[in-house]
Amino acid sequence: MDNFTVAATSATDDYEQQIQLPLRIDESSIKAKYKKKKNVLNLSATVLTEAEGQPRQLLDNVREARRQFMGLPPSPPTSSSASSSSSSSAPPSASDLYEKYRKMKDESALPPVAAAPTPVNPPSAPSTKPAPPVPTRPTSSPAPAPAPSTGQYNNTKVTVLNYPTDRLQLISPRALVDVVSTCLSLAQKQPSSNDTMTIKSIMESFPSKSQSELCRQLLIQAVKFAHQPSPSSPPVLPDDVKERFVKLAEHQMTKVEEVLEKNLEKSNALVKQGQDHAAAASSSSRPDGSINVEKRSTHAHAPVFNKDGDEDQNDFNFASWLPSVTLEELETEENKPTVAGSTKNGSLSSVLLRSFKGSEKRNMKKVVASKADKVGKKLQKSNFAIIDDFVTVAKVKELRNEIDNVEPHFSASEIWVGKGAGVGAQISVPSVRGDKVLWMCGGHVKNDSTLFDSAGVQPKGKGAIEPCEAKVKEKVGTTIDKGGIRRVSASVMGKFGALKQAIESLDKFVFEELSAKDPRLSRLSSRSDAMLAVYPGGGSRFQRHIDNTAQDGRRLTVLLYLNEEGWCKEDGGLLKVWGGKEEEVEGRAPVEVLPLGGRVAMFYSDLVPHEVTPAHKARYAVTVWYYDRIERSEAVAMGAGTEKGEEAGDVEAQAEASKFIKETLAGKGDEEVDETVDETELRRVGELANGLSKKALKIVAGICGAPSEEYFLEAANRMDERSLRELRQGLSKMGV
Ligand SMILES: O=C(O)CCC(=O)C(=O)O
Ligand SMILES: [Fe+2]
Repeated sequence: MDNFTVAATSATDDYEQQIQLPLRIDESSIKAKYKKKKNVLNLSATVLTEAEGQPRQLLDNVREARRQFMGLPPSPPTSSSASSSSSSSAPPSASDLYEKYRKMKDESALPPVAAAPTPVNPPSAPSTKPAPPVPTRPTSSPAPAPAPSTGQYNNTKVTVLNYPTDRLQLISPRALVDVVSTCLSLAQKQPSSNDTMTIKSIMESFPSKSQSELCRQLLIQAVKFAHQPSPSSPPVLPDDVKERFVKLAEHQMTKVEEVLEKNLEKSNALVKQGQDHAAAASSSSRPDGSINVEKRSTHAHAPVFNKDGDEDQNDFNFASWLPSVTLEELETEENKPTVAGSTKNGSLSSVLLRSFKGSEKRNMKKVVASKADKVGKKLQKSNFAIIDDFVTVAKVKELRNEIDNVEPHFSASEIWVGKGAGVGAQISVPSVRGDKVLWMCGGHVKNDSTLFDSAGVQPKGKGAIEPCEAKVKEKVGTTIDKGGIRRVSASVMGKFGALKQAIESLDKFVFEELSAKDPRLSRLSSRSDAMLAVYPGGGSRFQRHIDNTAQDGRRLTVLLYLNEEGWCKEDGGLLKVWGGKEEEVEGRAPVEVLPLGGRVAMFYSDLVPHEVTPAHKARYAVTVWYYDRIERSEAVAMGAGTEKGEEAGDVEAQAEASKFIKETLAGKGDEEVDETVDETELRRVGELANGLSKKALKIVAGICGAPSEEYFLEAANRMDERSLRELRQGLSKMGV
């Protein structure tokens, strides 16, 4: 096992949350409110004053750091930046950044950041939980460095600095400079076994998954170079990798500048307002000038999802670096992640379910094992694998018949919108994920599906497959009238024989054959319910994502496509997979997979970014997720549920929050258009917000990035036109 370290700081500065607060406070309404409630003004004034000075300073710092990073000589430190270096509450000064960078570069030393965490001896499992948030307004004494945790990251011992991930979500030039420096120094130095690899925390310092993914690849490359045996000369980071770092850094910093510039003006106006009001309210201010608002939430208002998902909206165009290839373009047999699923005795699915006798039995065993072997190898090589013709065209038709019968009961899929696991809501956001789904339970090897899937009451009858939802179950098998056009014969309705077989054969293949061929799958022991999904066409899509980012136990995603023959590229709905071996940047070009009927696509649920490109025709699939026994049992034991599930479980509050957002805060979807807002709308926001239940209010406040529920309520009641527009634009960027 390799055992080495990279250390880098990933601290993010607090001010970015402050200056991006979407809720502008309207002066006249403050005054009006002040008449009623004295401390409101105090609250507003302190909120505003808090932002004072920081954006300007930050902007200067970023500019300076950038100049210096790009090799230009540092400007003499200004008094403000020089003084900031001694204060734990101020943003880092440019000269601090540059000093650090220069030192690291010159000495080829690992960055001494976060006191180059002393590795702890590996606990039994890596801790991936973020540490509890530190207060956003630093106190006079610096926060203690969070304890690192150590575990495995592929074959490498990894120590993860437990910086609260919430704080790492926003752009941090400092973190970026550190990352780049780390990589550069790594490439020049053989890391020692005492060093600490913090890939995870470095990745988390990027605001979008595509950036962090790129960074991860670059880090891996840097590490790889550092590990090349090079007796005579030190390993050199190749120019193109360096160039990518520089581009990434440039881009990130430009972005920071843009944001800051935009906000600076706004902040200045706010500060001025704040000062005016603070002066007017001095009698009601607290004597020590302390802040009487709640500590700012560490939850940034940007939901994780959309930043990860939308390449078009994404500020960093990953695709332009790594253009897609089609399966067909992966020329050699070895390169192609595809294995034929047909045998001379029929499709793999049917062979798996049939019983053979004598020598035929032995032969078929061999055939199946050899297929599994191939699939296992493809998976290990590419992180994903395709089995073509796993079921026959005729079976696809049967499956579609069964599915068509229940299609009226499909409902819009939902995604988790909000920052982190604890704050947000499960809502339908068609621009991010446009499929409709129906969960089917039954046939479980073990029934422990309680976290993310529907886990309905398992149907009676061994291995039966039924809709999980009782309401749907009742209707299936009685009358389903598709728009009054077609009635389905009672003998077919409510029976899912073909689906049951298809899932059984997948289970057999995965549990009994494949799991023995791939170490990553050796502990598969159960699976989720089956998800029937249709992308109804009209551009419906699922933006780039990784299925399991919360260690919920899912290890292998298996999809069986159920489309009629002749699906072509023009129909859209391609599965784009960022496969490839972990360490190989080159292998990470996305591969486009047509959703051909009978084809199975599988990939590691926890590693593989993928997306469904806009579908122009109805596109059908059934998906099952296979669980890693240990990760799953840990997730169940910890109740992955208590974070996300706690909120997710509260269906009513979520529906309420979702309704509120749709009725008041969701724009008409076009970011570019300055939508007009009238008085009635403004009043309505307040009225409806006042009527929200406590739980729904918490969800809404979390999504909007308000520091507290109370703050959101205040703001909702004092919403002015511009604030609402901004808020809507912000939400529409999230895909809401
Ligand atoms: O249908 C597909 O090809 C992929 C769908 C997907 O990514 C998902 O449901 O998580
Ligand atoms: Fe997915």
